[in-house]
Amino acid sequence: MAPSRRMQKQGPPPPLDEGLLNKKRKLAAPTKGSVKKQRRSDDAPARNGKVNGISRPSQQKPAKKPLTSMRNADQDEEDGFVDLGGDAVDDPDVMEDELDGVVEDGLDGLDDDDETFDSDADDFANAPSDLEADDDVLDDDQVVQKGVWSEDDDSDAEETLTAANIAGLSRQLDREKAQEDAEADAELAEDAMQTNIAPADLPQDDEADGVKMRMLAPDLQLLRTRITETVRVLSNFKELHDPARSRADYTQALLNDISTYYGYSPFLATKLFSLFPPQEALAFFDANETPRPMVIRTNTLRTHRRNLAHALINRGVTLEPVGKWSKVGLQIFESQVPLGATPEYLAGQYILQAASSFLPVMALAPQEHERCLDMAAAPGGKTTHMAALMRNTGCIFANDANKSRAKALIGNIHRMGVKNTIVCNYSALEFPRVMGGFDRVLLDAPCSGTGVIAKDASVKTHKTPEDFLRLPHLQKQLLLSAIDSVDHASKTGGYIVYSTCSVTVEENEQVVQYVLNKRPNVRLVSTGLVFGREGFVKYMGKRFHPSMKETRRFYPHAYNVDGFFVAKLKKTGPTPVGAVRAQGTVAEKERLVNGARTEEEVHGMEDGTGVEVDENGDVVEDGFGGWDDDDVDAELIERSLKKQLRRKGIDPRAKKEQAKAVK
Ligand SMILES: C[S@@+](CC[C@H](N)C(=O)[O-])C[C@H]1O[C@@H](n2cnc3c(N)ncnc32)[C@H](O)[C@@H]1O
Repeated sequence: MAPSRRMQKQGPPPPLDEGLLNKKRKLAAPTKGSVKKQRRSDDAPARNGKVNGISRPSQQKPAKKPLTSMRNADQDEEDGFVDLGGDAVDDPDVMEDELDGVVEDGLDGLDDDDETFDSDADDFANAPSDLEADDDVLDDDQVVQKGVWSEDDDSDAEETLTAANIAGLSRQLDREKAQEDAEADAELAEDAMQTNIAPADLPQDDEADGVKMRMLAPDLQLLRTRITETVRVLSNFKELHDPARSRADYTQALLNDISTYYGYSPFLATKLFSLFPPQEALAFFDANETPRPMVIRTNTLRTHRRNLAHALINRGVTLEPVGKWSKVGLQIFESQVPLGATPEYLAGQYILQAASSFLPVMALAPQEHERCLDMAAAPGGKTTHMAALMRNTGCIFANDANKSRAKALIGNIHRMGVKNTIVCNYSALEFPRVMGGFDRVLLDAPCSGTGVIAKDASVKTHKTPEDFLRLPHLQKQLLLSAIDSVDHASKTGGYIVYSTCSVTVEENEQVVQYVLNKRPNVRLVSTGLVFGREGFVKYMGKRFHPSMKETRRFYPHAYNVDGFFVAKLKKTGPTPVGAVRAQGTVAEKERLVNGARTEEEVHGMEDGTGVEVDENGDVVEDGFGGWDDDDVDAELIERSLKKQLRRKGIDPRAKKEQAKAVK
């Protein structure tokens, strides 16, 4: 067979390691112990002569065929089977499209697997002694067989069975079955009561009940069924709903179930649910339960994607281009080597980077010889991408408020041969006072991380209503700083890209709308990205500028990428006099410059800004989040700081007096 086009380009992959195949065959050989084990589990329900509660009229000697087929399914794990590319073979696109050479090996491998299993079957067939020697297993069965009927039994017994006997026996079996069915139903009902699934129509706010329910393990299967059913009703409410229940009832019950089933706080489940129609919300929550594909970005300062793919394939990596939309991404399906330690990685030929992280830089489209700013740059995935697009010309200022993360940024810059970048460590709120006049600015903002729940499940329970007030506030101030740092008269640029790995409206459209209101000298322009959903122009009764549809939303369930938001702004005129000021309070800046300290703060960080609280000190949730009025900010921040002190057990008034005394 002539080699395919791709194979000619990339060269054939290495031959499959025969040693591994032999090992596999060897491992696949049945052992007495494993046979014993499986026989036991297979026959366990039949020991009393019953399967599924029904007496078996004919307990024959164990058939060999089912044993071997069961072995095929389970034995791999028990015997430590090595899967030689089975996953890749499962995906015909992978094999046929990119890795023609590997396909053949992979398929050969699969054939071998089949043969292995067949030969196992033969081994089984030829090893009755193994089974018969297994006294533990067979003795019981033999007893059972004698106790009921067996083809091997003396035929005298059968002859004595008259038609009447058979009818009587049959009636008895029916009675037994009916009784067992009734018992099984009762057991099921009791199990359901022992879960924390409240009947859909029961109120859940009784505290004692709530605590009791939370202490019991959820019956996930039952929950799933009920979620699916409720979504079905909500999708065709008019026809399917129970007249005694309102849509709000159904929705509330669904939200309770979703937060229990997927493990979200009710608050976050509600927030995320509100972004989609019910059916799609379910797809979103489901997608957050599985990891996104591993992707690497070729560093074009060091190599070409084809050469990199070739090198990695030769190391046993199964990969293919990430999609037509990127010329530098490679999706990894399987690897025999740790991808963070290959010679190619150490030589800076690639970086492990989620596919959706390419998008903000593609939208920014920095040009050669420009002067660019990456405001929140660590650990440098996007900075190094920018440097590659600029072919190491011009100048990038890569800033991050977190000093220790800035070190990782420096590491990546060195490893990837980036030579046009200066690393700095300011709160980005300090820009443009530190420096301004950039051709392009990227603000990949700290955020709540609701787009990357598959990577960081702690988001499900750790994000509070306060986060969705505090973070948007920081994001708005950062975006104003980004706008003010751009040279509107840039000959080649004058662009700002704002991105987050969050899908909430508060952190995205609402932030953009805020800066559109505050800075009439910017407008939204196309991101130039070839996929992604349009941003919301209205949401929960609020309307955004119609140009908001130029922004792009990326969802895990829609594109199998991390959830992301990208907006591109063009600065059309100078920032109004007096508008530029250092954003935030002194305390806020100090904390920001000290930087994020915990893992959680990778997405969002403690910025020292506050949230709106009522006279009881409780957070005021407007259901939408964010402040649009600078004048109230200082007051809100002050109140929030007081609240934080109170939480730490410090009386804010005492603190004030202490401060006065020190002065
Ligand atoms: C989403 S991460 C950036 C990821 C980075 N762009 C990349 O692609 O590798 C957000 C970053 O913002 C930084 N950060 C948070 N608050 C900041 C602030 N006020 N000024 C500058 N950086 C900040 C955090 O330290 C964190 O590294």
